[in-house]
Amino acid sequence: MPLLHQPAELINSLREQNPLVMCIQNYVAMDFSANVLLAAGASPAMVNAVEEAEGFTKISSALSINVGTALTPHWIKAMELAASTAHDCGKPWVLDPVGCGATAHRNEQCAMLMERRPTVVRGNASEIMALANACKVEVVGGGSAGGGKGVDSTAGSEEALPAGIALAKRFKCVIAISGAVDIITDGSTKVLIRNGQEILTKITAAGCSLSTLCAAYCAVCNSALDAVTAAFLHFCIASDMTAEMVEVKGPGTHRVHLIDNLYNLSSAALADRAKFEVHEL
Ligand SMILES: Nc1ncnc2c1ncn2[C@@H]1O[C@H](COP(=O)(O)OP(=O)(O)OP(=O)(O)O)[C@@H](O)[C@H]1O
Ligand SMILES: Cc1ncsc1CCO
Ligand SMILES: [Mg+2]
Repeated sequence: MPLLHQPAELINSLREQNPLVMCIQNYVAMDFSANVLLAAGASPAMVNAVEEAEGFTKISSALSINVGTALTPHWIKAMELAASTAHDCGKPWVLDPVGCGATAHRNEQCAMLMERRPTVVRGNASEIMALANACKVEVVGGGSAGGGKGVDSTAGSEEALPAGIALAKRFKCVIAISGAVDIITDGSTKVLIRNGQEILTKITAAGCSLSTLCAAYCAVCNSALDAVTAAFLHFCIASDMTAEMVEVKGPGTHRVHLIDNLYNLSSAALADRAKFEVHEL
């Protein structure tokens, strides 16, 4: 089954529509993810006041929520209110369950946010397995707690696929699991992405910014599976192009030139370099 919306068309839609993406982002990722969104073709706004959560969500085209740093009462209220507003207004929203599995508090808050029905969840393999556990979702052929080392994964994306499928079915959402091969599933289809560089795991907030890019693409495409596929390809192909540059010697220079390549990637180059497969489950 091919995708309904081609990633090469969606990158043009993103740049033409330049959607406003509201981000409740962790402190580490705020600057980088705002730059990723701007370079890719969206308009970011980093907002965290509970007093603005409802109003700002209403003027945005999509919302991205990341639980990475400040899981304190004020931030939690802002996340809950923004997520509920997005859901009630029919706007797409993305959850990044950073570090799910690390503490009981984090698990509880991630499970609470899942009840606000995200359109997409993007996490690493350990986070997705831990999220299934936190939500008490029955995982067919799985059952591992996920492991994880703080905010980093200790598992591969394939290991987390049963948890991803169970979450997608239970919450009727798209689950994106990043790793050496990225897996995106809505519970009945899986998309495998073979672009992207391992050095991204040495750049903090690479995954966090990818989650905000998923929100941006959801604003311009009503199929979340297709939107997230385009977001991953845009980000991972920009990383592939970055790795080929002679001036790039490690995570520091990769981080800087990644922004340039997100900006410069053409629709034709995206189509040419895309390595993805669509499988029915
Ligand atoms: N082993 C790997 N080989 C190649 N690319 C990888 C590998 N692991 C992750 N990636 C890529 O790195 C990017 C970030 O994914 P990662 O799994 O590191 O997210 P994360 O752990 O949530 O990151 P962070 O919490 O730092 O924001 C994705 O584009 C993914 O494709
Ligand atoms: C390092 C770190 N700590 C909390 S959030 C974050 C960014 C990567 O997830
Ligand atoms: Mg992460």
